Amino acid sequence: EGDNAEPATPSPSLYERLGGLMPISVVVSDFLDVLVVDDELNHNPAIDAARKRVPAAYLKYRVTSMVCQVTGGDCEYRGRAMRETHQHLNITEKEWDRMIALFKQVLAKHQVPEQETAELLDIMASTKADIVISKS
Ligand code: HEM
Repeated sequence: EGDNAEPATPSPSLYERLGGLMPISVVVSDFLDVLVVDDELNHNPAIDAARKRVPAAYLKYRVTSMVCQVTGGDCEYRGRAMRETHQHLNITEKEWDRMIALFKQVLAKHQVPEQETAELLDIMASTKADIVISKS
């Protein structure tokens, strides 16, 4: 064993550092509550039509199970892929930026620390290429 050996115990998962499923589900719920009524996003007719058709409670369940899974929690995301579920929405870069701004506000409101906020934003960013399709 040299100086570069892996530590015997892995650092707590992001899931654990966020406090587990209870706070994660509350943050996701608050985020979806501000997202689905946002005038700037609903100005896009495809987004507006989809949010009228798809219940917020369903999206909260899907997004919570996804965040739980990718942060290391004991959940399995069983929803559809991000490209498949977002390509018809014609989401622009500007709409993406708006969504990120709202997400940051919700994380700040819940006092999610800087490190955990950065990790959640990295996870979000990893989905961007599948979600932002429109060039205008
Ligand atoms: C501007 C950004 C986004 C907008 C406006 C948006 C909006 C929507 C809408 C309207 C739906 C329902 C689509 C339909 O069934 O017709 C949906 C589904 C979904 N979105 Fe997003 N979304 C955005 C970004 C994201 C991101 C970044 C994630 C996760 C990292 C995400 C996770 C999901 C999931 C898990 C579903 C459900 C998939 C399924 O039904 O199986 N979304 N989104």
